[in-house]
Amino acid sequence: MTPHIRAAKGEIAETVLMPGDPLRAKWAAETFLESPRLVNDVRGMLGFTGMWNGNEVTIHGSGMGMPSLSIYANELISQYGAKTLIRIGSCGAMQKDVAIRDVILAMTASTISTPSRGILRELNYAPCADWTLLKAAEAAALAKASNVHVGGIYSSDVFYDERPDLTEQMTRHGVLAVEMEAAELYTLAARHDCRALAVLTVSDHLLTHEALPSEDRQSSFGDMVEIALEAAFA
Ligand SMILES: O=P(O)(O)O[C@H]1O[C@H](CO)[C@@H](O)[C@H]1O
Ligand SMILES: O=c1cc[nH]c(=O)[nH]1
Repeated sequence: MTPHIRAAKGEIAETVLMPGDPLRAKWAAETFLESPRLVNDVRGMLGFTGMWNGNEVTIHGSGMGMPSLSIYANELISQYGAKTLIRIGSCGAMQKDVAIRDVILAMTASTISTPSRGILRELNYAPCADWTLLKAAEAAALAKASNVHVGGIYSSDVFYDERPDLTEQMTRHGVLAVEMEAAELYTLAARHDCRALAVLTVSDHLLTHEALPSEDRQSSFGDMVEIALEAAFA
């Protein structure tokens, strides 16, 4: 047990999928895992462990934003021995050729600030995905004919951003989308010799202002879950 996870040792798998939304964790576990069992509900943050194709998997919410993800990822890695952590999240597109429901595999995650800033200080560290996971996820996405984009994303501390000038510069520099957790996940994984990847589905578009309803963000992103599972065990 940790302050935020009530699972006993051995109840968390080495492979953990992490959606921001705890109800997406429940939906994904009930939809894709065999015999999913609840292993955490402290503070309403749900975690389930079950089997996928003979492999043990945990699907555990991260909450929204890097400080929240950092708590769960740190505890999953250092107290439960998680080795492969794949974020399955929604994101807002920043490029014209990226559409709603497209899948994005985040090769890198730019950021202004993360919970690791205090350690990294003046270093403009470049958080990046694990190459083996990224390669396998791309192959899985292409086999599904998912409309997939591989490239850089932006991990923001705020959902309601008031820096249109910064968004403009990111669009200009090819950043595909914005979300709120990947940069810290990649940084923690590097620090602890783990593998990490963010597989994202576009839920809204910063240029066209299209947006999916909240129910779709909770439980309609099946391709991204399957891509993450296939990549984890490729
Ligand atoms: O859909 P999830 O995984 O929560 O991810 C995105 O959605 C939340 C904001 O609505 C942030 O957590 C952002 O990263
Ligand atoms: O962080 C996020 C997630 C989805 N859409 C956004 O615009 N931002």
